[in-house]
Amino acid sequence: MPPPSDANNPEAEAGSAALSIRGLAKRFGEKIAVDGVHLEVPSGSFYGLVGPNGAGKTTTLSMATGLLRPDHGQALVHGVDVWAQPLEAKKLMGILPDGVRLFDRLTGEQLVTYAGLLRGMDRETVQERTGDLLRALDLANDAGTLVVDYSAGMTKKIALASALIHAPKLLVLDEPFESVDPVSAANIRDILAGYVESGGSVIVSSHVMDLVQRMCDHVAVIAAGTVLAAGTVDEVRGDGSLEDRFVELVGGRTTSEGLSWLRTS
Ligand SMILES: Nc1ncnc2c1ncn2[C@@H]1O[C@H](COP(=O)(O)OP(=O)(O)OP(=O)(O)O)[C@@H](O)[C@H]1O
Repeated sequence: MPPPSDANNPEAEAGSAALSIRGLAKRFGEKIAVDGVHLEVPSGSFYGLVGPNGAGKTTTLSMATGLLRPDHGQALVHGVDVWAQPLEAKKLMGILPDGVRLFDRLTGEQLVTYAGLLRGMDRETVQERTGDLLRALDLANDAGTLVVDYSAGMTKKIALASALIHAPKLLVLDEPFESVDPVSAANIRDILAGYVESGGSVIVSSHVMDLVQRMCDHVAVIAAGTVLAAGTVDEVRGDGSLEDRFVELVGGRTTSEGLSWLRTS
């Protein structure tokens, strides 16, 4: 006999999933951006989300984190419905959205402090953790600089610090390495690896296949708003590299024949 369905108890059903995305869909006018995406991010996993430009990664992550209302579907964080119980769900998450609009007239230190206080943390802990995060992300010397004067990579790092301050159970990071220099990227990778080792879960979108292959244990490939493949990195890549598998799944390689005018000699 099949086990009884537990539709009324999402916590039990979501089981060990840190993030459970069930049939999320979003349309912008005529454009179907996300077309019923299902993903299970196991608790304690480092999950990569990859796909070509316009695949629907940001739209999916925005719906899964309570930033963009889905047309259909559901997202559960450790069994808590993001749209039905937003306050409880958001306590469990640290979010680095793409194209972040930060309160950039604050200094870096003020911004991270503000993020901690907003989460209801006591001032002493916030101060301690802010110092730790600024040092770990190599921003200590720029703690007093206004965020509006930060470079793109520094802005990404201060937004990441703001996402980490309350030690969430799940981190949702949309392209955290974009614009970040290689040393800072390696530091961020270490922080995230340590976080996962200690029981946290991460879902990260990226265009860098090599990075995802080395850093993540699970990956999903999405294109045109649907999941093409998902599983452990080894399952998805098979015998080849993740990059080869990505190109095979997604296709779309073009030649530069139509650009003969660009040749200078
Ligand atoms: N606010 C919006 N209004 C209209 N169309 C949108 C909006 N946001 C996203 N789209 C469209 O939805 C599709 C998916 O966009 P999305 O930003 O989710 O892709 P992505 O996978 O994150 O892309 P990239 O890798 O380039 O960041 C694209 O065709 C995009 O043009």
